[in-house]
Amino acid sequence: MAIEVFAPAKVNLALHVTGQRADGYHLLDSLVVFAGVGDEIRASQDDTLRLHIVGSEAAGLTAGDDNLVFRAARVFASDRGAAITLIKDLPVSSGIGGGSADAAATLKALAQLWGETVPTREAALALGADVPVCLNGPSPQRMRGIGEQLDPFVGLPGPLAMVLVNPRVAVSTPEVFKALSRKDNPPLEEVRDGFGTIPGLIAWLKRQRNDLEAPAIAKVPVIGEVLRYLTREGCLLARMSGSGATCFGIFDGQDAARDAARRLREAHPGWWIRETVVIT
Ligand SMILES: C[C@](O)(CO)[C@H](O)COP(=O)(O)OP(=O)(O)OC[C@H]1O[C@@H](n2ccc(N)nc2=O)[C@H](O)[C@@H]1O
Ligand SMILES: Nc1ncnc2c1ncn2[C@@H]1O[C@H](COP(=O)(O)OP(=O)(O)OP(=O)(O)O)[C@@H](O)[C@H]1O
Repeated sequence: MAIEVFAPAKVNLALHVTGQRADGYHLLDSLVVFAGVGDEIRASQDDTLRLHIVGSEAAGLTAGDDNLVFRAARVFASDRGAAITLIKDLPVSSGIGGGSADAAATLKALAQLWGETVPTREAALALGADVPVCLNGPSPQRMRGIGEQLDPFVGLPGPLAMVLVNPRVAVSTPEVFKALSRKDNPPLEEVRDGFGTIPGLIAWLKRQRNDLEAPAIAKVPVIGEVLRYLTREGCLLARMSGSGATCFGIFDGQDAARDAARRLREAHPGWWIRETVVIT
């Protein structure tokens, strides 16, 4: 029997870079949520470990030894096998944590398949800074440290209708961090009595930032164009996720999101565009 685990897209609703460690990694303060769109991992018993990649974005990566699915499988230090299928819908190197989501989903799927405990947060962090938050998901989380310090972010109002747009330019995460001029930005503003309503959340989000947005736009100017398109479509908030290039727009309801996504697809048939609802 195959184990199926959804690997939802990670979205940084706000991402503040608050410092830098001696080893070069950056300290973050981020509100992370997960979307209703993503990849999927299917795992079943087999003699050897095998990976097959299908789906709309399968052409973006190979099933080589360095695939995060294999790297996650090796965390178990097991000689058991599994036939794994990765259904890839998230563009590679796009700021919505596709590889991290796949790694976390593989850890969960193989733990279930092999009857083992899910590996620790430390083991997940060794696979990538975004893997612990994906392993803890899909509920909203405040992520600090370099990605290992996680707290539940309760009281996020919903349903939050969102459009995700990637202009099909891969962005290198280390290069964007390197281009960031100021590394000691203020943390997220503390939330005192919850947000109450979606307008309350939007007002708070507008006072927060993605500190990686400006350096990413400087390297990949089309990100600015994506944000302008989303804004022109009347979203409540448009912002880049992670190190880009994917941007999100939060819309006033699912109908508005669907209409905006349709018009964006007409204007830019080559872009990756998904309408979704945030998992709360
Ligand atoms: C920017 C975010 O997407 C926000 O959620 C993540 O922090 C990135 O997480 P990720 O892609 O899993 O990152 P990793 O694969 O661990 O690291 C890629 C590279 O990004 C940089 N990096 C990443 C995370 C972090 N907190 N500080 C960093 O400086 C480092 O140069 C690192 O070599
Ligand atoms: N299963 C996988 N899916 C996506 N990328 C993978 C996978 N395995 C390895 N990689 C490699 O990981 C790197 C980052 O890919 P990913 O799609 O996770 O980036 P991202 O969306 O920018 O992530 P983040 O938002 O966490 O920075 C790429 O160089 C890619 O080749």
